[in-house]
Amino acid sequence: MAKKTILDVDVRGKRVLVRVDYNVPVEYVDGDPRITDDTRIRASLPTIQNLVKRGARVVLMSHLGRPKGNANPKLSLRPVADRLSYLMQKPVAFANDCIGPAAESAVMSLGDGEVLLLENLRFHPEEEKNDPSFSRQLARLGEVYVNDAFGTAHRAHASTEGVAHCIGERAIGFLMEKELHFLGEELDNPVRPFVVILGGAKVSDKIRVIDRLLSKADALLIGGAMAYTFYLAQNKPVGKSLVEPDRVELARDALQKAASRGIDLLLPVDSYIVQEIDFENRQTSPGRYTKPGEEIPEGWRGVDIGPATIASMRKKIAGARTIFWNGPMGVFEIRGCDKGTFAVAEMVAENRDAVSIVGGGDSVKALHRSGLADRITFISTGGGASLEFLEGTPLPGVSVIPDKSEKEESHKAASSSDGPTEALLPA
Ligand SMILES: Nc1ncnc2c1ncn2[C@@H]1O[C@H](COP(=O)(O)OP(=O)(O)O)[C@@H](O)[C@H]1O
Ligand SMILES: O=C(OP(=O)(O)O)[C@H](O)COP(=O)(O)O
Repeated sequence: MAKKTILDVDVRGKRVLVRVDYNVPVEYVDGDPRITDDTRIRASLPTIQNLVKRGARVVLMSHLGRPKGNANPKLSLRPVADRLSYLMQKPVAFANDCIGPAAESAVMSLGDGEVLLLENLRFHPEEEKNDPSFSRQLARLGEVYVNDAFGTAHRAHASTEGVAHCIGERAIGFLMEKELHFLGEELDNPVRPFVVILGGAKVSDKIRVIDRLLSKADALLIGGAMAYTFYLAQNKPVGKSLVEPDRVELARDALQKAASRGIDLLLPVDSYIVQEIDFENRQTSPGRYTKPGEEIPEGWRGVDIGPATIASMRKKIAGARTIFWNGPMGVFEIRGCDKGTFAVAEMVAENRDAVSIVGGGDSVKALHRSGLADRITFISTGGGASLEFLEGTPLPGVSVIPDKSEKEESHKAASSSDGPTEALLPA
């Protein structure tokens, strides 16, 4: 059932409290903050611009990093307010706290169509504890609650879950709507052939996703370290490759399911292998070569898929009409071990007839590095959230938003034993 969106709510002149995910990488160089990837800020623009155009007073809130309940100046959201202001070409006010007098007076000075960003929610330990009294303090800042933070929707925190119980009018934003559409509807009822490409480091993180996708996909292409746990499940030698011996049974299960359902499950037919890899200094030993066949020799480790594997994946990817890709095909951070990942990025981008969806922090990073991101139909802004959603786990930040058909709940907090939320007076 579709969730209520901001278009279903009258926002003119109202204080609209929007949870966004501005958990972006910030580096400090000579004391100056630099946002090295502003994808998540850009992704929030359609919602904010729509609210601004419709005369809402937009109050944005987010976390940044994991400050563990303490105020940490290096994790301040102030640089994000500056970047947002630059992207929107309009002033964005900033409040030094997300609750209390600083936040409340900043909110009260907002005019229609103006935007304010609150300081990092996680400077307060109550945020991650989903503390009801903290939620009520946040709720004082808005008459409408909007959740557009897909990347954090798998967390039941005060700003993603608790606060929603204290505000009558609730909706999702455009980013959340898009994420749910592509990762939900498009993958639930894919145009066929539906090809899933999975890689990355751990089977354990993704086994439930594999399981779910096995009931939908026509072909499953597996690369990355994950492939070698599947090798183990077939009793193939893996050398020193990264494997999870305690997940071999799960991999064996997945292989059996694929076979019984007639799903093509492709494992690497050759690998790029090295003797040693130094992750810290991003280099490999001089001993390295492409090893044909489905086995890794003793003392060597598979770090990328080889050219024959790329060729067999090419055929599948070119014929697909829906593609989902999660997880790099190799250690793409190190030159020489990145060919498989970039080849897959290119193949997915080249297929303009397919709906292509990419999720997962590292795969998205690789895609941006390849310069092909704008040729992908949809790139998810969620890592953990996209995996949980694909597993079929309900996301707390989505569950709290009513369906389009549901009547607005009356102020739940008014009947709460903790007492009502005292709303701020309109300006
Ligand atoms: N063969 C391999 N051996 C070791 N690490 C690998 C291998 N293939 C991929 N990786 C690593 O997997 C990591 C990404 O995995 P993961 O977190 O599952 O991806 P995503 O963030 O896209 O979901 C990368 O750091 C990459 O270096
Ligand atoms: O970046 C995030 O998650 P992700 O790295 O899994 O995409 C979200 O902002 C959630 O952050 P958290 O994992 O600290 O709760």
